[in-house]
Amino acid sequence: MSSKVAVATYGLTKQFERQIAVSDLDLTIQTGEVYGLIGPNGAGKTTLIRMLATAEEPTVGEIYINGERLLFNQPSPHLKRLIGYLPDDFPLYDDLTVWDYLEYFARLYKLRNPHRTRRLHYVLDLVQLSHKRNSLIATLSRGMKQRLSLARTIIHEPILLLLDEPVSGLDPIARMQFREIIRSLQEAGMTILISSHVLSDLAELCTSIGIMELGFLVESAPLAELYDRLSRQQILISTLGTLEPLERHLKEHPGVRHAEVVTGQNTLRVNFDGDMEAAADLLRSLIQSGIPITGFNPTREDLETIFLKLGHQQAS
Ligand SMILES: Nc1ncnc2c1ncn2[C@@H]1O[C@H](COP(=O)(O)OP(=O)(O)OP(=O)(O)O)[C@@H](O)[C@H]1O
Repeated sequence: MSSKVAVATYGLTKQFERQIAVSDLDLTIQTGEVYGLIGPNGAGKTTLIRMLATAEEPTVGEIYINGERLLFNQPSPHLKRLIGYLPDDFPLYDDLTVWDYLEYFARLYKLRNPHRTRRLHYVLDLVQLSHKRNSLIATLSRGMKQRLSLARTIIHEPILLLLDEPVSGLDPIARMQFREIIRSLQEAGMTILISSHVLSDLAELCTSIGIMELGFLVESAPLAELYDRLSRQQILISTLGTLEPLERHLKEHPGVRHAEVVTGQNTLRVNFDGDMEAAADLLRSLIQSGIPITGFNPTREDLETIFLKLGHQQAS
């Protein structure tokens, strides 16, 4: 197996009594990737992540971390140490200070001083909580608590991070701060698996996306490939006055598939087959025909639209 593969599973299956939560799942995550896992409630994301984190034993199947088989019938502390796992419901201890909380976990991982103190300063700086190190956890905002949980998850310098819905319940600013930290961790060389219902968060962060449904991994591909394969080009075209001349002109243009009015605006959303050069040709022809164009904005369909187009249920 290539050493560039951080996570590989073969035929991974988890059955709870009569419920198959994860079904015959083959997953590959390359080292250094931010892999986003999308899927509706009950798709099996948490169960998959828990198996990778060694918190749940598979019914059948194999898991490899960094090329080494994860065995559940024998302790493998060196493999477990490579993994940082942030569950979706990890409790914090409200009556500890931020520093004492992190130090407690650093001691559990047997980090010794002076390295331990240096590591605490480093992770606190990374999650932007240095100024809160003497505060009680009870006094932190939700976003700060989530960043503290992340600090606890990386205190032992793992190389693989498993984050189960880390941004759920956070406001947009807290989500953005969290995303920035994930980016820094990726730049530092970590491989990160992150599950979320917030598709736009994943689109901004991830290098690859996996879609789970009813326990199956129904799609797994680099984000750029998904966009190339499934995202159509759209152009928002605005005009002065009435839309009719614009609509007439577009109907005769070979690259235009469909045009719809953007409610309340003098704008059409146009589905367009063609590259940027073809889009430039369209703009040129519109201007040459004398239509007073005030806006011409080529975009691509976003991750949410792709997800729905694949026929999958909407993530909540
Ligand atoms: N300990 C368990 N015992 C029995 N069934 C379970 C257990 N854990 C999970 N399941 C079932 O397995 C299926 C997958 O659950 P899982 O929590 O992995 O999905 P999920 O994609 O993480 O969902 P959500 O987005 O709601 O967190 C569900 O039908 C769930 O009820």
